[in-house]
Amino acid sequence: MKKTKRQSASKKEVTDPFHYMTGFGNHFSTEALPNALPVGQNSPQELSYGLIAEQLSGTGFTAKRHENQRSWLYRIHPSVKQSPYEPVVSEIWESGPFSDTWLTPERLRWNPQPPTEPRCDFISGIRTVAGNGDASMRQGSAIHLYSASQSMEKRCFCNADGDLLIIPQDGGLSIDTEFGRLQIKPTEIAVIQRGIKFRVSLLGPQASGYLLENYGNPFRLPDLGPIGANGLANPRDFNTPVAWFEDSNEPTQLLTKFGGHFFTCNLDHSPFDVVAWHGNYAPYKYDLKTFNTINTVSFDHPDPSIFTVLTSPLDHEGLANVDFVIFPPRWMVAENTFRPPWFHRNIMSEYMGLIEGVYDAKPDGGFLPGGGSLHNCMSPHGPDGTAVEDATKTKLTPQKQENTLAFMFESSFLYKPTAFAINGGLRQENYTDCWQNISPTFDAANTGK
Ligand SMILES: O=C(O)Cc1cc(O)ccc1O
Ligand SMILES: [Fe+2]
Repeated sequence: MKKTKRQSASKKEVTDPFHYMTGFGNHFSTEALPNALPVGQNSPQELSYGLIAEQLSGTGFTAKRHENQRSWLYRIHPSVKQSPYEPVVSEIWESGPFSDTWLTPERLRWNPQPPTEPRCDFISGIRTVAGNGDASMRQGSAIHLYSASQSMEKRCFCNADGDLLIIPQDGGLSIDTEFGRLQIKPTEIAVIQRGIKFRVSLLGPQASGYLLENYGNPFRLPDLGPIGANGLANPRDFNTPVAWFEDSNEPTQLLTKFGGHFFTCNLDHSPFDVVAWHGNYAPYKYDLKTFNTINTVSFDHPDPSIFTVLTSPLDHEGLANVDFVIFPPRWMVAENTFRPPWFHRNIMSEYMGLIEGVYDAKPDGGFLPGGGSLHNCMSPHGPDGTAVEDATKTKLTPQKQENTLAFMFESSFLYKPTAFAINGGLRQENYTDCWQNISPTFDAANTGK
């Protein structure tokens, strides 16, 4: 049988030791011991193996049926068994409301992070770049970078403020959660929802990448409109871990972020003691290589909404709290077209990152894997001088845009950069020079074709 690209993408999964259930937003049922799940009800008087039932609600009880998200966890120890919360002072990971101090319409770009400082784990190595909204009001999002050289040991984390979208750029992560274990490598992403306890181990000596913290409505797949029933990120390519548990009395520290503040408490057992669970509120992973990219086969460059992987919608239809959009490898076949992203000014604010390769709007070498850029509401941006030069002259044969994987967080709200973003040493002060060599080609005597 002829081997297709799609087959080799799924073959890659064989290197991932964990087991997953496929589908987006499914009502899953999974048990690590036979018959651990109660049958026909959620909370019988007695559960098999002496387990304890606990509900985790990701939406309000009365949310519309198609939006309602909750899971039932059957665990060894109830989550209530923890010491009192103690506040922790941490200036590192910032949350909304963000200060106006550094707010600017200026176009900003950053170099990749230098190699990780020693002794940083996934949580202690998080640095906030920008954000909007308010964690305590469940609106907006925060953009962070992570960089770790150590696995989380004897401690785990729980974020009451939002869902975490993890985008590895360098190195793989193994993530243990209350719902099971998942592994992600660059080109894959994971979503760990609000309230889910997790700990991250590194698959190599170090790992770094991007983190989008979504305070708002949960991520969902975008509507497909006239595209039809298939395309973009297909539900069956999402993977949710099967139940897995540790029965351990090893003391564990639980760090919680709540309303932008950090609190710690102690457990006399492993928090990963869920023997079985069922429901539709559960972490998942997705390989961006399985994205079914749709592009023009005639002319003009489509709006980037065609590349939306996940959206956190606002309650007003058509507007996003934040969208997660990718620019994957794809065929460029448009005729009589300036093929790279066009010059534009957008009401939405755009943060971009690069997972691998070169981004077609920025071939001049300034936008690097692991780097980032911010083009806030209405700030003019677009292809750099090199892209303009190449794209206006190139012969328009069909070309495969390879060696590229950029992404964008696009929000209805202004992104406020942090002091770290502005003064932390990564910002490229000469970023806007990339457009200054674009000379006018206007000629009043040139009437075109
Ligand atoms: O590079 C950007 O600014 C992102 C972007 C890409 C694209 O293909 C069209 C519009 C757009 O904002
Ligand atoms: Fe843009």
